[in-house]
Amino acid sequence: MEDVLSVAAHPVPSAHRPRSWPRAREAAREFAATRAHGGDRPDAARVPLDLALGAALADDLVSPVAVPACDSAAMDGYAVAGAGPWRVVGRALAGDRRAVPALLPGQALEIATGAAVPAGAEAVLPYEDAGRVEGGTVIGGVRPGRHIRRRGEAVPAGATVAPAGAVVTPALLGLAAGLGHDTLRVRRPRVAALVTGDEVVASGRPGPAAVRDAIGPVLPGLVAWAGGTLVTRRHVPDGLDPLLAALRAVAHDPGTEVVAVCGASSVGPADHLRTALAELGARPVVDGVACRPGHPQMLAALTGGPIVVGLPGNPNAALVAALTLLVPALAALAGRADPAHAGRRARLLGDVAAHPLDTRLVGVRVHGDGAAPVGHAGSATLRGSALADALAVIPPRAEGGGGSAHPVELVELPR
Ligand SMILES: Nc1nc2c(c(=O)[nH]1)N[C@H]1C(S)=C(S)[C@@H](COP(=O)(O)OP(=O)(O)OC[C@H]3O[C@@H](n4cnc5c(N)ncnc54)[C@H](O)[C@@H]3O)O[C@H]1N2
Ligand code: MOO
Repeated sequence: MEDVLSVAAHPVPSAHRPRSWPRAREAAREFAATRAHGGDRPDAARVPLDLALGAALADDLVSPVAVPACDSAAMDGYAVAGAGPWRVVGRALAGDRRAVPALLPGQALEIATGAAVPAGAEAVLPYEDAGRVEGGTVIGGVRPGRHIRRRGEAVPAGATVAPAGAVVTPALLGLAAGLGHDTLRVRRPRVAALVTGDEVVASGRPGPAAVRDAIGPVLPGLVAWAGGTLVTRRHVPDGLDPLLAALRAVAHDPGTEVVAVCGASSVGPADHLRTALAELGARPVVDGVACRPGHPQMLAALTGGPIVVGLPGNPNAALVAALTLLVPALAALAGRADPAHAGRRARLLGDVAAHPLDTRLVGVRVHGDGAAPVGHAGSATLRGSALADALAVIPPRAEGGGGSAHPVELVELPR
């Protein structure tokens, strides 16, 4: 805590107009996208499949092989050549490496799903459709080509099966493995968090002089959901020098692409973020956003260093700011879609007063095409957001926000 009796003047912000909320999140995304395409960012990492889950593909996923690798049976039954009845000449199972001689007209090969279909076979006759005749002969009706998976039918060799930027889901991992990949090159931007404030403690019950850190615990999951990875979370005491030292230290790690600073974003005597960034020569990109909560949030870039996102100290304001600036920036760096702004809309099922000039973001539960406000939308508590499915975007009154006549945009919450 700084000496309450020292009344040294601290910088009072100039009366600048904050960005509108929609413009702010676009600016964050656009700025990060220009970095994503710049040449001097950390390399994407090549990782074993198990470690790629949730990351974004750095390259198009291309198949080095044809799948299936050869014409193969899609059903258990008989591969048949020519018109029936067919004499059964042998049996083939999936994975058989023995060379199977070509079938001659009137011959059949008992075959398992996935086994290679021999040359000469025109179709596979499933067991269910086959009649057995004495002396190892089968009969039945077939159409040419039926129940044969042709080589490369699912995936031709050289085909692109997923674009760079696709999120590695469990299904995508299975697809990649099925094509013979053991590793993938993925992007997962590294994020460092600096949690400021002498009063902020990392464990135990809060009291009159201690505030339990409620933002730090939000960040690992939120960052991972946006496609990044939180690599450090450091507590920084109040004061310009500790903040400068902490920013210099994280900026020194060339792998860190984003720094989230929690607190110190406002104009109080212990709020040094803007001064520190000015001292480091950072370029401001977004300096304040016309939204409630979250208006002191900011995004700046250190020359040759990471993007710095300033999250207000009030926890719900920090969450809103993270969804406005941090998530769009991270998603752009990862080259993937922004999970917070998916374009979902709903009709408000209750009255929410619009702010005269700022966009409001309020927690809602979504039922079908309706969204019911959950309350507790203030900046100092996560009580509303913790119970909400999404945040409803209430445009400023000056822009017609506040009625329930029109569906409103929803911002997704990290899960
Ligand atoms: N004169 C003005 N004062 C304030 C303004 C303003 O425009 N003019 N804006 C208010 C708004 S809005 C917000 S939000 C806060 C932002 O404050 P800071 O980012 O500078 O954060 P602090 O001052 O450090 O803390 C504010 C509040 O939040 C608590 N806090 C801080 N960190 C955490 C944490 N990790 N977990 C839980 N709670 C935290 C802190 O104890 C304070 O109570 O500024 C307003 N003031
Ligand atoms: O960012 Mo503050 O939380 O708008 O009240």
